[in-house]
Amino acid sequence: MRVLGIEGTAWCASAAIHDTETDEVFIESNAYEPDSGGIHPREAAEHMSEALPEVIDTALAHAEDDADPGGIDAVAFSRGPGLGPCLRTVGTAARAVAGSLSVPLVGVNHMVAHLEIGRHRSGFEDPICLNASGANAHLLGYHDGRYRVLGETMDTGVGNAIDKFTRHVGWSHPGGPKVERAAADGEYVDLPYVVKGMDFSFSGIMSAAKDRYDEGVPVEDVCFSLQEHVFAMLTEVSERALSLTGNDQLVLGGGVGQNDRLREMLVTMCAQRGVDFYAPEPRFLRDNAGMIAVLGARMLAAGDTVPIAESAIDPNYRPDQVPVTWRGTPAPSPGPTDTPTNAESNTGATAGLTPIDRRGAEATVETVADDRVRKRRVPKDYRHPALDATLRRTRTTLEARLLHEARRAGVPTPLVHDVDVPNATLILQHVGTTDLADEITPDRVREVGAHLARLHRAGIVHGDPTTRNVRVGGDSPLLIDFGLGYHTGHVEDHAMDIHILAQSIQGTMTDPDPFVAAAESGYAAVGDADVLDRLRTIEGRGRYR
Ligand SMILES: C[C@@H](O)[C@H](NC(=O)OP(=O)(O)OC[C@H]1O[C@@H](n2cnc3c(N)ncnc32)[C@H](O)[C@@H]1O)C(=O)O
Ligand SMILES: Nc1ncnc2c1ncn2[C@@H]1O[C@H](COP(=O)(O)OP(=O)(O)OP(=O)(O)O)[C@@H](O)[C@H]1O
Ligand SMILES: [Fe+2]
Repeated sequence: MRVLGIEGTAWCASAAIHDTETDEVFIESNAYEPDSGGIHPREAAEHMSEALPEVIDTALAHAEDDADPGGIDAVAFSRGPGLGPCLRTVGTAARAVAGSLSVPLVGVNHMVAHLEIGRHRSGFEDPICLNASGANAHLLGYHDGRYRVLGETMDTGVGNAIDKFTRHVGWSHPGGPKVERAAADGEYVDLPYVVKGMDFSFSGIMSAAKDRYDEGVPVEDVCFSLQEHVFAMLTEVSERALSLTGNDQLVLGGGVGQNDRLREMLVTMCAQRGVDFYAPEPRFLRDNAGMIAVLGARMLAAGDTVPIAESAIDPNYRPDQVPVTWRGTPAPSPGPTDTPTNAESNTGATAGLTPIDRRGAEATVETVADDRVRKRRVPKDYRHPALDATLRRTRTTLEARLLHEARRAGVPTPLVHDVDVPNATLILQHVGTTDLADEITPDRVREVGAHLARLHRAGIVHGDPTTRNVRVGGDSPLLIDFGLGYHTGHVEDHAMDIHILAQSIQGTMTDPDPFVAAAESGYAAVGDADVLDRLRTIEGRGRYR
């Protein structure tokens, strides 16, 4: 089977032929390079109109040259997300070619294509995907017929954030490769570091980077530190997603994935965690029609074609909207990687308390006495040592303080018996019998919603209230792991806490709605209505900018 793929969501006019017999992927691309500034939607669309016919002709000619000339079985095209004027040009071209060859049309989600190309090339069964592209940044995991968004940028895409900084210093588009080159001669300076559960944001770090540059910090140092912070954030949230879902494979997608330092960090994190990692070669990372043709072929084989009359493009097409028709019955979930490993060999637990020996995303937690656990934030080899030391120290201090303050606000948490900041270690009361994720009920989630509202009333956010950061088995669920918490009275920060809880439920459960509704009703019973209103705004934000 041979599929013609057509791509043109923003800057790259591209056509490809995927031959499923040989697995060969022929790609022909023509990049739009703005004279000044960033991508102008109108100019980009003009580029598509000019360049697409040529790249499509070249791809079709390649198919003609083959042993079996002319045999194209379908035309797959990027249906979204992307710039509307560009997508319309791509859609028109795809319909015209499909019509003239009398073959079916396949409408491909560009973001899912960035993920599936890594899955296809690696042969991984069920990976988490970090997509690090220009207009997007998110973590996807497959669950029950859909790709779920486990975490994503709360403002701009990662490439666009970097490109905005390079525009500020007067460098031409695209900025990512220039930052990578300049970083080779740079030294570390402190910048903001913002992760919220598995979500993250770039606006603070980007304005700080511009300020440092304006203050006279050498541009090489700013570039080096930008990479160290931004890519450590992406690596950290990837590890959090692996820990939450229990998956043991990670693939990378998107144009920023061409960056050596990002790939190095992901390789190091996965090796330290014992997880398989795969990054496709650069021609499949940056925008390209090869990934559209490859996913198009899988969709075609599943009968997932679209009639011309229904083939409208969608500039805001989210990956979690796509019914995943081409994956068979999912492999049984491997189970969380942080389940006890040597429970039996551990002694000293009192009746009712199972000894613990776990590795979360950040820390190891082990039973050290009848009713005590030691939580140690282990050094992360992927992070710059200065950033690593700062994060482990500040999170340990914050966690100890906020656990205490939360309890005073009426929210059950473990007692803190000892704090050793230089070693990033806490001795905590052993609480609960299992994580909420393992024994989730709507009633328990409702109580967690109410606990979050109590925290917020006391001016605290948890920062990472996933279903693995709640312990159950006693009277009321207990909140643990306050390392990403902080003091704030902002409605937006409070709404983010509920968003993170909801995302962890939606990312891992087959029928999440009753649980999410329970979380909100628990919150509503104690907290401010404003917060739930803001939650709707957060959920409704189109983040493809
Ligand atoms: C919707 C679609 O149009 C969009 N595509 C896109 O953003 O192009 P992509 O090829 O995936 O990524 C381009 C980005 O990738 C960055 N980039 C390229 N090489 C880089 C490098 N060596 N280091 C860092 N960033 C790099 C560029 O600066 C640019 O921001 C997307 O996937 O979000
Ligand atoms: N006080 C405690 N009592 C009982 N179990 C605990 C306690 N603290 C942690 N655990 C167990 O250890 C696991 C990891 O702990 P924790 O979430 O604090 O670490 P982490 O590395 O920050 O995790 P992540 O960042 O992945 O959420 C928890 O999911 C829980 O099962
Ligand atoms: Fe892309």
